[in-house]
Amino acid sequence: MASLRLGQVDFINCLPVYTAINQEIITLEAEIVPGPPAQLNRMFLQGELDVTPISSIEYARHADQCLVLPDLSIGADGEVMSLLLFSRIPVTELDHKVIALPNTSATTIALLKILLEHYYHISCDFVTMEPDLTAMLSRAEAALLIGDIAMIEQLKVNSGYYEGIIVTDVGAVWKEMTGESMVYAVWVVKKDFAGEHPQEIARLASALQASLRWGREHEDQLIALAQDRSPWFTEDYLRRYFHTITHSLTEKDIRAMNAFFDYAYKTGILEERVKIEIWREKDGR
Ligand SMILES: C=C(O[C@@H]1C=C(C(=O)O)C=C[C@H]1O)C(=O)O
Repeated sequence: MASLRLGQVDFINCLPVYTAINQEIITLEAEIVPGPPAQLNRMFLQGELDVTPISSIEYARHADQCLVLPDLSIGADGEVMSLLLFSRIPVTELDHKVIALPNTSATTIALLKILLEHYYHISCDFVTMEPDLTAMLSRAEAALLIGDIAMIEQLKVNSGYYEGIIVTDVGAVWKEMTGESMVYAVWVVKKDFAGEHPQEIARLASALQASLRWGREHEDQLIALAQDRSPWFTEDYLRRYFHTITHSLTEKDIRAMNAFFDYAYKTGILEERVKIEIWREKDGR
């Protein structure tokens, strides 16, 4: 077959998973396609990617067609540092106000809506925009950001670059409400594709694991790569981030994902309950 098309979230949260593959320390015959989550979601669902990290809420909407690769996710147990709501007033005072949502996200938008309803008990209006804090806050009382830009804007707020902006970490609020960790993205393959290309998927799954093992052992190199992306990223801050963001998919993470899907169902974000199915090497044999 032609080389496998593999998505990569183009945020530093994926550096631990992809750096060894991208630097050819781990060999993998694949075309790597970087992009923001919403674009990867769209490309995968349209058949333009064979395997990709997909926003977990988008996986839930298409779970019947997909298998989740084992032992891999983008998650956090509470504070996540890169999924942030920026507001001019406390979140509790946002009732009937407008929140700007980034066109790059899916899971975090669903999570925010769940928290507004079930934790804050408020009802807001939404506008979807490019992830640009100044433009968003010129049209709305609050703005959600994900990924590197969320982190950079948080660091700017901390440095006094903006005045009067409150930053709320949505992962921390979810943990406070449910006691659970959170899985924001999982790596998926279509069932049909996995059935037709079992060896390729086995090779890819083990290359991703080997690459992640390398990443975990080479934090300094990940930090150096992340620092190339923004002068706002200090070494200490990045070290804290790489200890905050998780890439596991344990039983506990799956329970957390089910809790998130249950809330999404109760909130009307999902139309059906979800049965999570994990790809296993034996499935492909
Ligand atoms: C932790 C993050 O998790 C992510 C959030 C996603 C979403 O909101 O749909 C999807 C993939 C991840 O990149 C982040 O973007 O910083």
